[in-house]
Parts: sequence; C-alpha cells; structure tokens
Amino acid sequence: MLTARSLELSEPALGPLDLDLPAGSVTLLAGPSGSGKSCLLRLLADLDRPEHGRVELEGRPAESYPAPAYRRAVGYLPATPAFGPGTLRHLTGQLERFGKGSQVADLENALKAVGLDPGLLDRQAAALSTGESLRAALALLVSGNPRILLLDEPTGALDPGATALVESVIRERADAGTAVLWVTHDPEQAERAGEALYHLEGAALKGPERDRARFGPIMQRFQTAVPERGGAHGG
Ligand SMILES: Nc1ncnc2c1ncn2[C@@H]1O[C@H](COP(=O)(O)OP(=O)(O)OP(=O)(O)O)[C@@H](O)[C@H]1O
Repeated sequence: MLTARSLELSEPALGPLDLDLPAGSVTLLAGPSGSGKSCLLRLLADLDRPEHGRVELEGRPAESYPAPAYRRAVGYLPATPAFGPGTLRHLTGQLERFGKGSQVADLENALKAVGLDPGLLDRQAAALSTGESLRAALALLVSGNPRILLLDEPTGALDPGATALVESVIRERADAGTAVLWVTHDPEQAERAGEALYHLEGAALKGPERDRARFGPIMQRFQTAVPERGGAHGG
C-alpha cells in the first residue's frame, strides 16, 4: 500500500494532500488538463521530491528505500514513455541485471496480453510507434510484478481494441493484489475500471469518491468546453 500525507508542491501548486492506494484495488486520478496529475504521479514514484509532506510505501518513507528497491516495488508508466537505444530484449536484460525481476518469458506473455507481437522484442525500442511504446512499456512494467502501478493515461494513444486489452491487464494485476493508480480523462473508462476516484480541483485533491455512478458526473466537469460556432461569421 502506498500513502501520501500532507504532500505539498509549489511549482505547480499542489496540496497539501493525502492519498491512499490500497492493495488489490484500482484508484483513479482525474482533473482538468494541466491540473498536476502527472506531477503528482512523479512525486509518488519518488522521481521528484515534495516540498512538504511524505510518501510512504508500506509504512516506510519512500526516501528510506534504496532507489532500485523502490523502483522494483513501484512501477511508473509515463504518459509518453521513451526508450533508450537497444532492443526491448536488450532493455529487459538490463532490468534483470538491476534485479527488476523482469523475465523475457513473462515479457512475451505480457506483450501478447496487450495485443503486441512478441517479435517486437527484437525491434529497436526507440523506433516503436506511440501506441506500441505505451503498451510495450506497460508490458515491461507488469512483467516485473511491482506491488504498486502508477499509470499516466495508459490507454491515451490506443484504439478501442487495444484499450480493452490494456484495461483487462490492469484489472488482472489489481485482482492479483497490486495497488493501481490510473490517470484517465475518460468518464466511461473510469466507471468501468475503477473502485475509487480522486480528483484535483485547483491545488486540492478531493476524494476518494467510491460511488461509481458519481464518477462520470464529477469528470464531466473537467472536459474542455468546445466554443459554440456561429455568431457574426457563422452560417
Ligand atoms: N517541473 C515543473 N516545474 C514547474 N511547472 C511544471 C513542471 N512540470 C509541469 N509543470 C506545470 O504544472 C502543471 C501541471 O502539469 P501536469 O503535467 O502535472 O498536468 P496534468 O494534470 O497531468 O495535465 P494533462 O491532463 O494535460 O496531462 C502544468 O501547467 C505544467 O506546465
């Protein structure tokens, strides 16, 4: 279980906020574009440090863990993952050396589960398409079997078929005991996929809301308004 207590950042303004990610559950994070969702994920992933407050993994402060142990326990998927040079197979070998626990066989299965051909293992990872990179990065993460998954719009660049596959992979991980935090802009996906919803309003984090019927109405408030056409030049 991952918790944040009195977490505060000034650039961008976030918090003070509290958050709990229970094991075996999908928690959603929503909010307007630019509200700080990605910045909050980076704090939880211990990639950035808060100005005040703390993140705790199973009751211990994040900064008390050696970085590799924290990375092994807390998997973070950025909205636009970028791979360094080398094939996915090569990158997996590196992860194994760092004790990340990723096995090629597990990765092959994870690639298939998100709708990718395991032949992708031997392609240059940096040359993968946006949707391939997103799914390959997710497959790499889940094959390392982290206790926590922090996912920044994991279906943002995907078609409906790939979205359904990714949703079921995430559900399987949660059912196996992983604590998931999932950033989404899609109210229907939120109602399908999540057990609890936090949402950013200004610097404040509201929630968790547990009534699924309220997820959609809360999230509709964050949709960017489309200006009405017409007026003097309409027609
Ligand atoms: N390192 C930084 N220093 C200062 N401001 C930052 C930094 N990183 C991001 N920001 C700003 O903080 C705000 C929140 O960014 P963030 O990426 O967290 O938003 P978001 O809620 O994830 O948005 P979206 O839904 O569009 O992905 C933005 O205005 C962004 O420009």
